[in-house]
Amino acid sequence: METRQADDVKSPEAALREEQDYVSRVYDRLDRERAEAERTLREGPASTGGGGVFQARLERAVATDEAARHLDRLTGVERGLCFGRIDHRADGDGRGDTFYIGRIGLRDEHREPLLIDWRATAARPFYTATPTSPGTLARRRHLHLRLREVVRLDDEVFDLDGLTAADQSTIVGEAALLATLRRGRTGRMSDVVATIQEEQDQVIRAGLPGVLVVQGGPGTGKTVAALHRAAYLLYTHRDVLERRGVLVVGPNATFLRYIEQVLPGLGETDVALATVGELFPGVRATAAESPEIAVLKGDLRMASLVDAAVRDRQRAPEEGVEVESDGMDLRVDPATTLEIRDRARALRAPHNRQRRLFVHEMLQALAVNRAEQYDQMTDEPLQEILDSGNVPQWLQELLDEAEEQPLLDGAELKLAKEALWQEPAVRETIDGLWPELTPQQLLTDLFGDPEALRRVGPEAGLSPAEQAALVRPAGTEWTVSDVPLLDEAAELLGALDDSAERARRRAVEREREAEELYAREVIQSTGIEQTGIPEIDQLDVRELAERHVEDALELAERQHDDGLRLTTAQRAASDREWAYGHVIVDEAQELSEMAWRTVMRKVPTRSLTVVGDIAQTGNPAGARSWGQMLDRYVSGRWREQRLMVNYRTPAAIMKVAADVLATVAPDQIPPEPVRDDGPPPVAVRLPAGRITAELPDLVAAELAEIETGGAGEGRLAVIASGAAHGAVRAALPGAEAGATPEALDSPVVVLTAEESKGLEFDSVIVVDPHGVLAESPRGGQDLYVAITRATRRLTVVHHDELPALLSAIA
Ligand SMILES: Nc1ncnc2c1ncn2[C@@H]1O[C@H](COP(=O)(O)OP(=O)(O)OP(=O)(O)O)[C@@H](O)[C@H]1O
Repeated sequence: METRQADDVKSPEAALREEQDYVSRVYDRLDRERAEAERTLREGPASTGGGGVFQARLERAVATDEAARHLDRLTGVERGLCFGRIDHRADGDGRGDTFYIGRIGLRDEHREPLLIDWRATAARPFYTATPTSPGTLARRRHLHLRLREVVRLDDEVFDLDGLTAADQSTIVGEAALLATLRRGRTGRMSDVVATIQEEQDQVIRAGLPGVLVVQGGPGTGKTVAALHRAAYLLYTHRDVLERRGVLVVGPNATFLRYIEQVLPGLGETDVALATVGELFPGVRATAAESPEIAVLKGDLRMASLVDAAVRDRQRAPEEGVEVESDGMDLRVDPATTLEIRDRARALRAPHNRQRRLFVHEMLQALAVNRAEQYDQMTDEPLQEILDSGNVPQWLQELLDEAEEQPLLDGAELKLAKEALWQEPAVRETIDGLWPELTPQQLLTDLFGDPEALRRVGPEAGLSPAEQAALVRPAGTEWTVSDVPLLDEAAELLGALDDSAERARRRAVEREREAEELYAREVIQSTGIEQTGIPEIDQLDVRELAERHVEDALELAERQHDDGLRLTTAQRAASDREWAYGHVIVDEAQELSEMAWRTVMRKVPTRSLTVVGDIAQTGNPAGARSWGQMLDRYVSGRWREQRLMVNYRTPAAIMKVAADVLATVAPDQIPPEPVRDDGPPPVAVRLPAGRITAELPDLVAAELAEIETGGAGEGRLAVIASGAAHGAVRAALPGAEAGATPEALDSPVVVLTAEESKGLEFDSVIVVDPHGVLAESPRGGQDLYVAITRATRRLTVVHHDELPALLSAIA
């Protein structure tokens, strides 16, 4: 913290120099902290000198992990480390507090704050002060850095008199926000930590519990605010969230790549990012279904269908069970078969666990049947004696005694069951009645078998046409719509027996934690780490402590060897049942009802940020309202915050977008653009067959415009209807096409409206607006999305009349 003096008047250059000195100090500090973290990683933590040999060894492993995380954090914040300064009003004696705001907090060698973390309470006025309610701020200053050099300052003065004469003389710059917005696009989202606006600040700092819906039109900063919220929540609730993790769900892999740099730049490296297609570990679905099937598979009736499909695999044949074993036909009668199945079903456990009971009881019934049959065979000569009526006394007594004994005692039964289980025919029969199933197997079998769909479909309320529509050959690639069904199936089926491996790993982890804790407690309670001198009466305790420390270290090493020392995000991503501390869903309007079930399972505490725009819903199975998706889980307990300002699209383009919005979602208010720069949008009419010939020149001209338009860098997207896609791709062979990882790095990319969701480009060329409109399942959302991707220039290429809702372009 600085305290300003009423110093001499300074020139703007002097102000720049002064800020440079300060910023250099901040970077020096960062370098020192990095060096320290690197040293800890290399050599282990510095000795505390307390003679705690056990403690030191134990803590080495923990400290090394912590140092690696810390180093990641320090590396991520290099760019624009310090971006702001706030000057509180000078009080009576001419002094006022100054704070420098940055991506992380740093203290100088005397532990005095050098840089305030943007998420700290002391940084809040930087984001909330406005000319009408500046609070105690006299000035907010933005520092623009190129690498480590301060190149420009932007001031907003709230109270000129609150500044010292020297500070008054150094007021400089243009509004930082507009300068940031005019920058060319790089293909990657940047953080906006230096220019967060008040309405966004409220989203970012809203409390952790409950469901917060952030509804806003295109370009209102929903995504960027949600990512800053993730960083803020991790900072404010680090104890809970670092352990449980934060998950960000986005619409596709390209989008996740587009945003992946934002959080590391804010000092957070351990957040899991996933698409809906990746929410089931082991499957990475990217393929989409036809709109009709997407609607059907997104429908809640699918939960009933999966449930019915699981129950369909738990059979009790009407004729009972018969299996050949050792030349003998073993039988379980229909009533017993039904009883065994129902008893297994009544167990409150998933299918694969219920199966254990089913297998045991079925083996038992077969074993008893075998014993009965043996009994009968050995009874045949006896029967003759009995039939003769001439039964000696001793035999009668033996028979009476045997009557009271079970056929097999416990040990015999166990052996008999084990022997039966080793027989392939028995195993096959039982597997056929109640198989052990993976979710993949269940769904592959179901969708590959029209007869099975006809059997279970009616239970889920599916019409014959819907049942038939779901049929597909085994081996078909998993689609994004399948993933919630796989998750649903996993819930009902439970883990296979390889879950033992996972359980072992969890147990190792728990054991290690318990050992660590115990060793620590012993060491602390005996005080041996202070003295380091083994005294006779402490010997037992010391040995005890030593043993536990050894155990803890051994476990830690084993864990390391097993690759268990993963980050929270990595561990969470590989565990389907992981319960996250907070989940952020972006482009949340696209999630189907079934996808919401999957998401909600991942966050049992219902601590969510739901970000989206109902007017942009492209998925026909997506949301028509937030209540439709959320009330089922948090009825009436979700709160909505609206973002109303568009930071992306200039006013002239938004005027066109507003017309489209009025048609597709008349109840939605278009966001207010802050940008008023850039040329008006243009319509180019080309005969249908001329696209291939003309488009390359058009693209080249646009590229030249955005490159010379001041920003240096720039990206262009051609967003085409499905019908025109082939021709456009053929016309632009050098461009990347589709939502691929390379798409973001290419100066020109060809996309569908769906693929462009969430992204932005300096220049957008929409080809075949009629086609885009016709293909949009909800009539125009896709066109609205396409138009609002532009940050500077919009061109619409059409071959017949321009659609009426784009008439503002003419
Ligand atoms: N406070 C801000 N300062 C600077 N730039 C901002 C700010 N808020 C948003 N932006 C910029 O505006 C653009 C749009 O933001 P973002 O992608 O988060 O919007 P969105 O609401 O998610 O849009 P869409 O619904 O179209 O996906 C981004 O380039 C973002 O960096």
